[in-house]
Amino acid sequence: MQERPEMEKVHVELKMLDDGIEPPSYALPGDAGADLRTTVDVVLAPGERALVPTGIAIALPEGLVGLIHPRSGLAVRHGLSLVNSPGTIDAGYRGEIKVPLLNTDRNEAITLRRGDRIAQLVIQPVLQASFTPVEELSESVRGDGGFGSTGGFVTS
Ligand SMILES: O=c1ccn([C@H]2C[C@H](O)[C@@H](COP(=O)(O)OP(=O)(O)OP(=O)(O)O)O2)c(=O)[nH]1
Ligand SMILES: [Mg+2]
Repeated sequence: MQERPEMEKVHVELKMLDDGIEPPSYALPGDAGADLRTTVDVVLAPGERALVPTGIAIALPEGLVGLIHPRSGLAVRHGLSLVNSPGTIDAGYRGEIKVPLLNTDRNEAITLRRGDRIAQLVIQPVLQASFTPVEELSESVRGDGGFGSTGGFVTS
């Protein structure tokens, strides 16, 4: 079996804002998302949303972005999602990371307890563009086709 080189890790400053909460953690080696925890108990009625604190602040080096994704287990089992999925954590942001949770279930409330892992933070490189206004865009095969132009779905 081919040896996998150890995953490269970027150093990110972390400030814990709540002593009783565990820092973000990767559940398994090689995982992309570090799980974030809620510092508060919260009950979300069907269709309800709430901005939930995580008790952490970070300083990402410029050139990186933090993306907050839902956890698929909670999504599939309970319908828990994020209003703004994925949330964007800018490199310059030093405030507390908060997660706008949304209960998409039509019937059942979702109960979360302080310390529960509610979402995951994926850190990625990011590029800024220098936008150049032009009269005509360069040509491409796709052109202006979009929104299902390549087919592959059932029509009614
Ligand atoms: O799920 C999220 C999304 C954002 N933020 C924080 C970090 C981010 O850097 C900042 C701004 O987020 P965004 O740019 O998505 O929001 P905006 O509505 O454009 O606000 P702003 O005008 O402050 O950029 O809010 C969170 O804590 N959680
Ligand atoms: Mg913004």
